[in-house]
Amino acid sequence: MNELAIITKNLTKRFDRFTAVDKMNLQIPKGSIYGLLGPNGAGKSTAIRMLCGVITPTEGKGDVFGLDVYKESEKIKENIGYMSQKFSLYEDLTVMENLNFYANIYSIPKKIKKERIVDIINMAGLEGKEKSMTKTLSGGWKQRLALGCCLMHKPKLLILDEPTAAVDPVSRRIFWQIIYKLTKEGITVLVTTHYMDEAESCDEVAFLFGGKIIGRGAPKEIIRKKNVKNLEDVFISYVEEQTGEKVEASFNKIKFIQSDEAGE
Ligand SMILES: Nc1ncnc2c1ncn2[C@@H]1O[C@H](COP(=O)(O)OP(=O)(O)OP(=O)(O)O)[C@@H](O)[C@H]1O
Repeated sequence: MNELAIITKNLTKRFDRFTAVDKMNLQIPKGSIYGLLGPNGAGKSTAIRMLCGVITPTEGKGDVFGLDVYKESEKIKENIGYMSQKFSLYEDLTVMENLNFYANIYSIPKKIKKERIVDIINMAGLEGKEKSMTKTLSGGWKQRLALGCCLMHKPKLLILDEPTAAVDPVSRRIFWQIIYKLTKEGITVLVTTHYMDEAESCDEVAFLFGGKIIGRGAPKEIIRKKNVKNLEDVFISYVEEQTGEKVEASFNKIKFIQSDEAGE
């Protein structure tokens, strides 16, 4: 795992005078699961959009599988499978019809299309569901179908933007087992999540706060180093270090405690 899939150096995005991502440095090894964590508005989606070639950075460098985010964004897109919590599925089509639709979108050649769809059905555990109407599927099945659709073109990088927000715990576990299997086959996964158990499944995480990376590392290692219980506590500790203020524990809504409240 020493080859790098993504390298950024001081990658920055400003919207007018507002800096959404500030000098972001990343080195993401091929075949790893990398988590970008942070509260709402921290800059996660902006960072991902720059890496996908959807928006142009303001400054800094970005390289995805050796492709430059400024000059080769179209080629980068061909190498990416993107899945968000809002699954882009056609509810009035069956599972098979959705898979066929995506195979056509990605221009999978006719002679390998059938085989490719069978592979996806096996990978995502969708056997027996082929004729089901998508709208009748539970959140977990829809999620696996959406995953299958975004892997149709065999991307090298899978981006999961809060993938399991609408899914029950058992389905989340099955989903993550599939993701592990994919990384064993060499795919690199970049994930944003608010779920700490999910974040602890990453090989490495980076915490974004106010557009800046304020801490990073392998989850077990940083929990041990900070001598705390979980990644939420690690995050709070980083925010307190950064701001010099006491924080009330919440990953999604950072609330600073007034100094008199904090007993200082
Ligand atoms: N096109 C834009 N124009 C102006 N400001 C923007 C634009 N896109 C994002 N921002 C701002 O940049 C900041 C970071 O937004 P971003 O969506 O990247 O955060 P996030 O960490 O993904 O949050 P969430 O978890 O809510 O999706 C926010 O303050 C947002 O309002």
